[in-house]
Amino acid sequence: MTLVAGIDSSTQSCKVVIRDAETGALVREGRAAHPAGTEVAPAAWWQALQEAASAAGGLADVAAVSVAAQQHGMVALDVDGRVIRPALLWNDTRSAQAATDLITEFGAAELAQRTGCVPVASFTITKLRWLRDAEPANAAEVAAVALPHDWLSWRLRGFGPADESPLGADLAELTTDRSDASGTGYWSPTDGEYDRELLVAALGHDAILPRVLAPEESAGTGVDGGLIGPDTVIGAGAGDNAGAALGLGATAGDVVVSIGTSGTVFAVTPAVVRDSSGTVAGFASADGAFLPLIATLNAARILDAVAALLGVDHTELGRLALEAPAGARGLVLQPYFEGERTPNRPDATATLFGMTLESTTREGLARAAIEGLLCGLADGLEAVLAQGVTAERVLLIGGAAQNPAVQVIAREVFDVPVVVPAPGEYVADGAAVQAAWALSGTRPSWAAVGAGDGADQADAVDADASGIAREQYAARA
Ligand SMILES: Nc1ncnc2c1ncn2[C@@H]1O[C@H](COP(=O)(O)OP(=O)(O)O)[C@@H](O)[C@H]1O
Ligand SMILES: O=C(CO)[C@@H](O)[C@H](O)COP(=O)(O)O
Repeated sequence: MTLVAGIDSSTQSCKVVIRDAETGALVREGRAAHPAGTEVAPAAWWQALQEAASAAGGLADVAAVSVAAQQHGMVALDVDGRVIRPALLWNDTRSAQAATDLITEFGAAELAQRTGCVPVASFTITKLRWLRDAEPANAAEVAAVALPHDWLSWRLRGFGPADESPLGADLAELTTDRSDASGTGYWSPTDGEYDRELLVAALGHDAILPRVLAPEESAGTGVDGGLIGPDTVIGAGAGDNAGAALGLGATAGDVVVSIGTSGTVFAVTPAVVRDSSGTVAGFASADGAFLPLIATLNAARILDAVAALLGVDHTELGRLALEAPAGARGLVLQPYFEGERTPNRPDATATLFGMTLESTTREGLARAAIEGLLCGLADGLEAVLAQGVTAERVLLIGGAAQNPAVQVIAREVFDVPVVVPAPGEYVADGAAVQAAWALSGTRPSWAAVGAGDGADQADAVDADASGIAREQYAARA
């Protein structure tokens, strides 16, 4: 049996799946936690990747591996391949003013035309502008800029600082893929080239950028003495959302809603989307097409926070929520705990509206938390559909999607049929698909995603429930 490995280095953890290259059957898996925070030393990702790989039984017997990872993170490298400062992550909002400045300098429509995106604090380009203005000495040292998956793939191939790696710091060997490049804010999804004028405008000088690989292209192999050997092929890698689309086998009519650390709504489309309002990002997919996407800064951690406040676990939070009626008797949580990206309100904080003696109960707060989470994503779904995307079904994934209450309330809130795939790590699965593709040259046709336990929830929706939560949420916008 030929084995391939898929890695998902996401915000809160690193997940590794090892699958049969022929059938896609899951053979082994492992995971390891990442540090909390919106800036993280990439060494922590590398350590977690090694721990997750070890927990999955190691990578010595896999023929190919590919890395998907959280998008946008700014990995700034000096001429010796050393990380200059901890990476600012997609959910760090300190570069919000930098985003505003870049929009003022170039214009939203121009930036959308050139890169498919209007910059927000999440995007790499704004972090580079922040670095230029806030840490000029560090900015001056930047020889290369990589994304999380780029840097991890480079390390897997045996590159890195001379005293940490067998092949040393060859920055020209950095690689990325279309999907992750499209999240930088200085790459064009139409001509597939970097827009170096924008990079220089942000950082203040040019820098080495990873070579952009085609979806099926290999980044190279491992190395003697490395975590993977010289016979193991490494795929191009991907941004995590593009990886999930690949892992799900998302096709026309599918819209993916992912509820992890970020909340995202995205689809695979044949043409690039350019939204000069900045709400929908015109990303590229991991299979040669495009991936219009909205993202929220607040998602699963809304439920983590409210569960902690109530002193319950996720299961009890869900049970409480389903004890309250749709609309939570008027209680509305606007869940902007970390600021918010969609809508673009980086300085916002969370607000609880409609507190009365009747509505302010444990059940009501649990229900308002889930409704607030899902109403924000339903607004994002509307924005994606307004770009011409067709939705025949929503595929609901991510850690919080496994909560039965989230599944039930999603069917109340979304105006599109909701399918809950069987629990799984679809980002890592997409990376495994890509690894098998790089190994054989042919995209594997593993079994398409099946409906999971949530499939039987479809008839649980109270037909009268669907509008009240969204009406109340919209009234508080
Ligand atoms: N049953 C559940 N109900 C609600 N939230 C959950 C549940 N299981 C996991 N989570 C939350 O999902 C998040 C992890 O989801 P995941 O998709 O792995 O995140 P990421 O990929 O962003 O690291 C955590 O915040 C975790 O607390
Ligand atoms: O910023 C985005 C997409 O633009 C986020 O989706 C990040 O890619 C983080 O992903 P998760 O850790 O939540 O999976």
